Amino acid sequence: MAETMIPKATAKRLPLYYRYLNFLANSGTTKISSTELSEAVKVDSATIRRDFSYFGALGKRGYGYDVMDLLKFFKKILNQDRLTNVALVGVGNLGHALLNYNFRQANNIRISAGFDVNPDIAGTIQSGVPIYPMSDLADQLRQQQIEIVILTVPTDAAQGITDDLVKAGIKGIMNFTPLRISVPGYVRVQNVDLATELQTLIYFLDHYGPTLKDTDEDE
Ligand SMILES: NC(=O)c1ccc[n+]([C@@H]2O[C@H](COP(=O)([O-])OP(=O)(O)OC[C@H]3O[C@@H](n4cnc5c(N)ncnc54)[C@H](O)[C@@H]3O)[C@@H](O)[C@H]2O)c1
Repeated sequence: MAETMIPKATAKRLPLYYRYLNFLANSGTTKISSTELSEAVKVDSATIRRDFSYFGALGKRGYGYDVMDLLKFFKKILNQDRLTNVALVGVGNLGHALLNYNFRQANNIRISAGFDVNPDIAGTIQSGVPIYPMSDLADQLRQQQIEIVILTVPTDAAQGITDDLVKAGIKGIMNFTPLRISVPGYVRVQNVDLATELQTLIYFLDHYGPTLKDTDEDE
């Protein structure tokens, strides 16, 4: 079946819904209205209804949403019904912090391998994750069937490593470096930049004050 193309802003909210639905299911809640969901996740109910509408009718008017149905649905959509192994390249300050965090809240994603050029780090285990030398990159990615890499290397090394990752068959890169890396069209890049996020926050506070919600709604 063809996948529905959903807006990026909707895609970004899916993990938020999923996390809250998990919480509800664990606390024994079986039903929730869009208003209650809206208050809990701080997304207005019209946006929630529109987000959900991309996936067909998931709730009945006047009845609300069945928590287990929604949870099952989002689990599948977000691939949370299987474990996703990701790799991390560049085990420095930021890399260590990410290894240490290792997505504990999202129990179906885990960094299962790290890579670094530094011989003092390669061959060690950091926060329970084995760190390999760069010469093992392609082999390990293939053996562990890893398709997603987190890139936390210095800027000048970013493009060269990206090219190696593409050759090794990687499909997605979460790029923490400030460089806008070039990849072929079949590889997806998600850039993460805390400075930009902070600047955006400051901009919205300066221009609209603290109460505006859903600023990325129509991205
Ligand atoms: N996106 C953000 O918000 C954000 C925040 C902080 C840092 N950063 C960026 O993240 C990157 C890492 O920052 P950091 O503070 O952890 O740096 P760092 O110097 O502490 O760590 C970099 C690591 O990469 C390794 N490395 C260097 N060249 C390599 C190569 N060719 N192959 C493999 N590994 C290599 C080094 O040995 C080191 O362990 C930088 O590009 C930095 O600008 C981004």
